[in-house]
Amino acid sequence: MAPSAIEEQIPIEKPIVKPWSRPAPTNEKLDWAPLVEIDLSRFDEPGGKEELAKQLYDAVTRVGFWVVVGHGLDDERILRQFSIGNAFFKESLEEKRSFECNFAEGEYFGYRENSRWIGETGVKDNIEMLNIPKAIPEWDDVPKHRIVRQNYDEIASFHRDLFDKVIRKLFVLMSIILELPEDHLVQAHAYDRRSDDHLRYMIYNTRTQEEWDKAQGYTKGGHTDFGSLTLLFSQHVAGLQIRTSDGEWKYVKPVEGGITCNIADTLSFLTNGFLKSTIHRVVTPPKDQIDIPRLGLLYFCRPGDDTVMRTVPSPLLDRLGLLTEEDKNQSKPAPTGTEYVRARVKDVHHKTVIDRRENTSFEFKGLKVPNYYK
Ligand SMILES: O=C(O)CCC(=O)C(=O)O
Ligand SMILES: [Fe+2]
Repeated sequence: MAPSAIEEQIPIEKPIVKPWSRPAPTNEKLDWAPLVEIDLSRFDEPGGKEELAKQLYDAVTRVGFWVVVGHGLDDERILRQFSIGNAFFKESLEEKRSFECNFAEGEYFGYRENSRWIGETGVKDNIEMLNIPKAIPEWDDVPKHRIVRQNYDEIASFHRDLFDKVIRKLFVLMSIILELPEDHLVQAHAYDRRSDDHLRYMIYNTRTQEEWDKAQGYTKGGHTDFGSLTLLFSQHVAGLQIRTSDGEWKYVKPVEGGITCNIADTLSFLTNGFLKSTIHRVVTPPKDQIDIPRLGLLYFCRPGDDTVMRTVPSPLLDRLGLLTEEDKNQSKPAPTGTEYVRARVKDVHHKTVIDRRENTSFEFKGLKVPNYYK
């Protein structure tokens, strides 16, 4: 008898995604930042967008951070994403290294290992992350880790829904504030066009108090984000602080069912500093949480290949004197969103030792940001 043409199917072991749940909040009394809550369930009501835009004005122009509620993404789906992230970080180093961020080219998709030294401290960075691009045909060739492959439908629909239910609406509100056509900033960040947007699973692995002290004694890592908008899903390990306009550091409190949002550098460039990219950092967790790994779920929205880093034609910015003649003529040579962001990612991350960089700044084709904040 001829050998069977049907090859024996060897089952590929599927890593089990164990349900992850949020740890208990800290009992410590921390100095929390008062952040406005924007209820997106009101977006489609008559006059709802205009009312929400008014509520958002101070947050986007002065504070830089706010919280979105009523977004319509079920917590069950959010917890599934945290769980997939948690399962990813438990994979073997070999599997995690199967697709690493290509920092030499400023490419942030893939795995970032916690392998860099912090100055001369003898302590290493404790952050690992996995950045997953938008679910669009242009990124079909970007490799996927096996846990991403195995759960891709779920990840892709979460990615898209997050853009549609939250980011798109926030850009509409900001366009209303800027007196631009409602879809202006959505088009500048369109989901179906190439950009380095990514969903991020992130973990701050635990450290001893002594290691935290050494690392934070070297640099507390105050920074602004590189792209346009960052979304941060609630988890309960405290540590994120923002620097207020008075120069004080205040903690960001997780809001039940809320998503913390912040403006980042390219949105500030697109509005000549009108939208405020706020300085923030992550410090040692409180004593009652120091032994809990700090798992994070974030989304980073970037302007894409077609979006040139020139001030948007906003009547409000014009009245405020923030729209230059060069911007109006569209003659000023300027990099695209992707060019800028990749140059920034390369500058910050293409290194084996994290340096302190006091009093230095990053400049690329006329766009400039400080590198270091105390
Ligand atoms: O983990 C956090 O709370 C914020 C992380 C952050 O600032 C960043 O990844 O840019
Ligand atoms: Fe950040």
